Formats: sequence, structure tokens, C-alpha cells
Amino acid sequence: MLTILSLGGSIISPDSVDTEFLSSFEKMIRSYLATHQDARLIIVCGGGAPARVYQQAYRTLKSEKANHDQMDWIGVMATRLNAQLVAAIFSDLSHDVPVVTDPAADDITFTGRILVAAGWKPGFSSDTDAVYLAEKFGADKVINLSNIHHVYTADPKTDPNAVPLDTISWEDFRTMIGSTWTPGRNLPFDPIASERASRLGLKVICADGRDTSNTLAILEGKAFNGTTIG
Ligand SMILES: Nc1ncnc2c1ncn2[C@@H]1O[C@H](COP(=O)(O)OP(=O)(O)OP(=O)(O)O)[C@@H](O)[C@H]1O
Ligand SMILES: O=c1ccn([C@@H]2O[C@H](COP(=O)(O)O)[C@@H](O)[C@H]2O)c(=O)[nH]1
Repeated sequence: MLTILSLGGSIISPDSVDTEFLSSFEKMIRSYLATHQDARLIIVCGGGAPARVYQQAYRTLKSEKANHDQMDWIGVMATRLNAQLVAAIFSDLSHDVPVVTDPAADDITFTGRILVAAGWKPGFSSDTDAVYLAEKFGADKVINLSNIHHVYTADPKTDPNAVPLDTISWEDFRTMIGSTWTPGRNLPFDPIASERASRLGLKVICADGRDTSNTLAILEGKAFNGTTIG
């Protein structure tokens, strides 16, 4: 059984690399794979603090001349840095296969139990790369691990009246987040990924990845704390 995990940069590197989280994530993943011999995982890494810090530096230096594509490429490189760290942690389980940087490529080698992927090209976030990989490998869902335990009716960081949701349709989710991509935007799942996932009939489970026992429950098909989109 193959599962796609979209591992948010906000939990890999909220300000600097969260080694305590990565250690507990590694233990949980190793234990899951040891007890489920048929299980395989694709882990798609986000950019987190390095993406935001370097994108902000570019914006400060260029102000209104800042270009979206350049901003996205900076973010892509941050996702690749985080992914290289995650790939190094799991190198024995991935058979040292290089980090995937083109999820649409026809020659992706996946011989181990884990494949690690990173950002591809401008125009979307690593959520979209996760959707491409789900499509390529025939997965029916993406587990999207971030720093929020639910999708809310609005951004809970800016709207005190936002209410957490257990489920939401693609139609309602896409109405809420809009359809425009902005580099570095903080969203539970990006608009381009959402359009593609909705078209494919994929389900996306959004949960707080820092709660590794909750992630294990999702992987094992048990009751969990989070939001199912679609
Ligand atoms: N309707 C919403 N429900 C929940 N969170 C929302 C909503 N709208 C915006 N957000 C924001 O989205 C954030 C999660 O997205 P963010 O991009 O920070 O996470 P990530 O994908 O883990 O990190 P990265 O983008 O660095 O990989 C939340 O912390 C929250 O502030
Ligand atoms: O395929 C991709 C992936 C990422 N980006 C850019 O990087 C940042 C950080 O990625 P997250 O997945 O949001 O952590 C993102 O905001 C984009 O600017 C990209 O262009 N293409």
C-alpha cells in the first residue's frame, strides 16, 4: 500500500530545523514501516522558514520589481534543502534514490520503502507536486501535514471566529481559498493543487503533523484528528 505524505515546511523548519519533531517523525515512520511490511511512502517536503526568509530578502531588495517566478525558484530551492535532509535521515529505506524534483517525469525510480520529493517549478507549492505524485503512482489520497490540526472556515490566525471543520467538499474549499497562486502563501492546500486534486477525485487529509501519534492513526486507517477535503 502506497501513501503520499505532504510534509509541510512549517513543521520541518518553523524558524530553524525542528530536530525534535524530525526525530519523533522518523521513529514513528520506521515503526509504521516495520509493522506494515507492504507499506511504502512518498514524502513531499515543503520549504518552511528558509523559503519565507529568502523570499522576503528578495522582496526587500527588489521591492515592486520583485518577480513571482524568481520568488518561487527561491522557495523551490528551500524545499530541496529540506528534502535533502529528510532523504538523508531515511537513506537506508530509500535505497539512496535521489530526491525527486520533477513529479511528472517518466523515469522516477522507486525501489525502496520511501521516496522523498521536493519542489519542481514556479506556479504552485509542494502540495501540487504531491498531487502529481499521487496521480502518477495511483494513490487515492494525500496526507497533508502542517502546523494546524484542522482546516477552518477562515484563517484562524487572523479570524477569531473561524471554526474547525471535520470535512469540507472541494467546491467549498476552493471557494474559500480562491484560485490564484501567490508565492509563499500560507494555506492548508494550495489552489493549483486543489484544482487538480478535485479533478482527479483525490481526498486530502489535513492534520497537525507535529502530533506523530495522530499521523500514525491516519496511516493505519484509524480515527484521527483533522479535516478531510473531498
Ligand atoms: N481556512 C484555513 N484553515 C486553516 N489554516 C489556514 C486557513 N487559511 C489559511 N490558513 C493558514 O495556513 C497555514 C498553514 O499553511 P503553511 O503554508 O504555513 O503550512 P505548510 O504547508 O506546513 O508550510 P510550508 O508552506 O512552509 O510548506 C496555517 O498556519 C494557517 O495560518
Ligand atoms: O513545485 C514547487 C514547490 C514550491 N514552490 C515555491 O516554494 C515555496 C515553498 O513551498 P511550500 O510547498 O509552500 O512549502 C512556495 O511558496 C513556492 O513559492 C514552487 O514554486 N514550486
